[in-house]
Amino acid sequence: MTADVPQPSGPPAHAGTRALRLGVAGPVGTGKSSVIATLCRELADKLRIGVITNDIYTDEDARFLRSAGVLPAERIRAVETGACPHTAIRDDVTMNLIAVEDLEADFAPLDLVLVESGGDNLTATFSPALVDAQIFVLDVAGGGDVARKGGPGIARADLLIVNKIDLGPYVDVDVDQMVADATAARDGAPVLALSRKLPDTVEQLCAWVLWLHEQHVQGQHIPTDPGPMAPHFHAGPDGGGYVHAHGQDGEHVHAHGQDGEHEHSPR
Ligand SMILES: Nc1nc2c(ncn2[C@@H]2O[C@H](COP(=O)(O)OP(=O)(O)OP(=O)(O)O)[C@@H](O)[C@H]2O)c(=O)[nH]1
Repeated sequence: MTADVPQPSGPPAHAGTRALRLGVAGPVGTGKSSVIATLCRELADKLRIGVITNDIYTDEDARFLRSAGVLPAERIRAVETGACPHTAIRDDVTMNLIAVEDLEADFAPLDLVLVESGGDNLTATFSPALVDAQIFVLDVAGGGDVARKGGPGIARADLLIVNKIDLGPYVDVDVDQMVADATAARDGAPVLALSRKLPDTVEQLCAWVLWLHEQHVQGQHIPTDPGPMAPHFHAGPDGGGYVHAHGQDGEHVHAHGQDGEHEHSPR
């Protein structure tokens, strides 16, 4: 006889009791900080917002946001990951989780905490242990074919942004085609064509975040994991390196040239 194993059902236990944690990921320079600055500016009178930024060695993104004056400076905190950015948002989220919880405790109650990933490759995603939902940001200047290339963030983030659409004509990218390709890659999940210079697109971004926040408050948003990133190569200081793969449950495998493989279990 097998024992009845209780299955999780209904909304997450924290629904409505803490801030919505929303991750913003995407390749370098696609406009993650700008999206966050826009949200802080536009939603200032509707939501109490805090921001955590991630950079490898600096607090540059936090300084950019503070200088933009979109939030009281003390509500913007930097995590210096000291390693590849995806490690701190996916494999071991401890530094970020502590930063988010401290921020929420210091400025309680907050409605929304935005977590910006360091700029990374096309496949970096947040762990659902850190954020409730995630936005993945591409930009038209990165090339019209990027949306077709897929990957967990492009395919399954809660929202995919095709950013800087004002630049389409200057970089010979057909924005409508890029959005159509992105939509096809996402099985119906939302895609937003955005430019901070086009107010109607900014309004759509804000409307989506407000809708998500309402879902969170009502306990109707169930966080989903877009899935692990693809195996990738880490260069070592001596010119060597290793291949690094992330499993569905957080375990990861390093394959070192001479030494064979070893596995790390989830913490
Ligand atoms: N034309 C145009 N430029 C934009 C837009 N959004 C952002 N940019 C510019 O794109 C550049 C990169 O923007 P950031 O917001 O710093 O990008 P990021 O993804 O945070 O960059 P990293 O943190 O370095 O990965 C900056 O020069 C922005 O001014 C937009 O909608 N249109």
